[in-house]
Amino acid sequence: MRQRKPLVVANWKMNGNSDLVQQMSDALSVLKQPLPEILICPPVILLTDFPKHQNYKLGAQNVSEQHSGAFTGEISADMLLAAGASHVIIGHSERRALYGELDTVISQKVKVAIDAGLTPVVCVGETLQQREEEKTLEVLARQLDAVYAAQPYLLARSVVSYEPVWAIGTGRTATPQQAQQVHHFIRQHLAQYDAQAADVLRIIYGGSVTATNCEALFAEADIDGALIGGASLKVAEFSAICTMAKDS
Ligand SMILES: O=C(CO)COP(=O)(O)O
Repeated sequence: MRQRKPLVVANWKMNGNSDLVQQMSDALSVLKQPLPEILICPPVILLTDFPKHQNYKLGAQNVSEQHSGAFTGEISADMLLAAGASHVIIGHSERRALYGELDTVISQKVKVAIDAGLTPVVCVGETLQQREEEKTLEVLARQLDAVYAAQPYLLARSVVSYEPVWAIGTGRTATPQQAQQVHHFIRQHLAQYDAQAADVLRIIYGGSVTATNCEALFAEADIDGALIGGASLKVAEFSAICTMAKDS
């Protein structure tokens, strides 16, 4: 029996509306236990539309590294908590690539989120070019070290998500073996900071996960769930993925 409870995360990105909130919450609410931990991360404005239900938790897709003040357009960790979020995705490759988020700011965000009482889902992953240049493990080590080297206590309160950039929204998933190899590396690498925390750390996979390919991914020893974009907007498919994760 696996000691880490599987975690399935929906990242709606800049998609969805109150109708989808209703449909998703209706569908998830009737799923029978045992279930994986299910986390829905809609655009923040929809967080308060979700009815509370024991079958799922709510998260945001970003958080400010600041506590409060003159930071136009930003949302603080305390505000997310007040809106019902328990988790927050940090360092998604779209934030890194499109909004210039650097390792230093990502590291601050993780600290601020945890200090406020949110669980961060810390995203790491290599680009296609980095993979082809055989720099995958080096890039991942850098991204992980930026967060955990100076603040190893954060590890015990984090989730890590491996999202190869070349697999996001492309329909090209990492093979279960490719993903497992990287997840194993991540766990081993983080063990230098806190072996016990690394052992129980949930490392989830993201990148073109569907109801068709998720079972093979979940079967791998170090893949503890999934971070899902496109398929998380389809109520029936997302529910099916959640149901499959509970058995992994
Ligand atoms: O970026 C992702 C989740 O955060 C993955 O997106 P897709 O599932 O659409 O590839």
